[in-house]
Amino acid sequence: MTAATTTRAGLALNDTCLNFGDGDSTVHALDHVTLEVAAGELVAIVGPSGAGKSSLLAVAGGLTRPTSGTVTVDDVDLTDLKPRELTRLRRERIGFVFQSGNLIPALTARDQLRLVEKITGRDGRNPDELLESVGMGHRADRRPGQLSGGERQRVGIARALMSRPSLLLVDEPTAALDRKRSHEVVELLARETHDAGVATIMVTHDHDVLEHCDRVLEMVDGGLRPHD
Ligand SMILES: Nc1ncnc2c1ncn2[C@@H]1O[C@H](COP(=O)(O)OP(=O)(O)OP(=O)(O)O)[C@@H](O)[C@H]1O
Repeated sequence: MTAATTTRAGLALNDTCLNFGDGDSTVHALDHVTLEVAAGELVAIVGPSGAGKSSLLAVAGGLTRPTSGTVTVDDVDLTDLKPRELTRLRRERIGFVFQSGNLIPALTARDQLRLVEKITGRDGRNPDELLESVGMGHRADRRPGQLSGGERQRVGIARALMSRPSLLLVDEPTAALDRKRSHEVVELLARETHDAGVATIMVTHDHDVLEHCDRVLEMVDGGLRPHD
């Protein structure tokens, strides 16, 4: 399963449901969600607390199995895979970026990226070139504690792109950033999404940065609809 032998078809959820609980107390975290995100497209998801945004990321990333429906990444249905196959697909094809960057405190920026190379054992991108492309070439030898919030987020994005993923799932990347840095980080995400041909979903409460996205959807009560 390598990028060279598969087409980059992006992400598709088809009539996907995720329920918690039983009977009267059932919560429909995802309620018949159908969504396609093409390779090279940045889609933002907005919506109130509890609407199902984190559930969508968890199901799209193969971290949570949906109750029904399908989830395909590059035309591979995650719901058909055995746990080991799913773990492998996640490692090779899916990148995650979290609020705080989630970096390992003891490692320099360069080593955070090298670690991905070691774990995946496949021919990913060059760590130094990638750090350069996210504007962090001059900070490659610094540890997370010596970086600003925006810089940490850039390293987190670079790390997620190391394995040339087909799908990038981004949770509130600007939550800890000021306005200027928020714009810079989402502009970077948009550029990398387009240049690397990755399908990207970004969950955000920050309406300021939506202008950089190709499409904006709103999640309400587990369902998706276009955002006005
Ligand atoms: N493990 C769980 N068990 C039971 N209910 C859950 C579980 N995880 C989420 N839920 C419920 O599913 C619904 C969707 O939650 P989710 O975390 O996806 O919302 P969200 O839009 O990400 O919210 P926020 O913006 O506050 O992070 C909520 O009603 C939540 O209470």
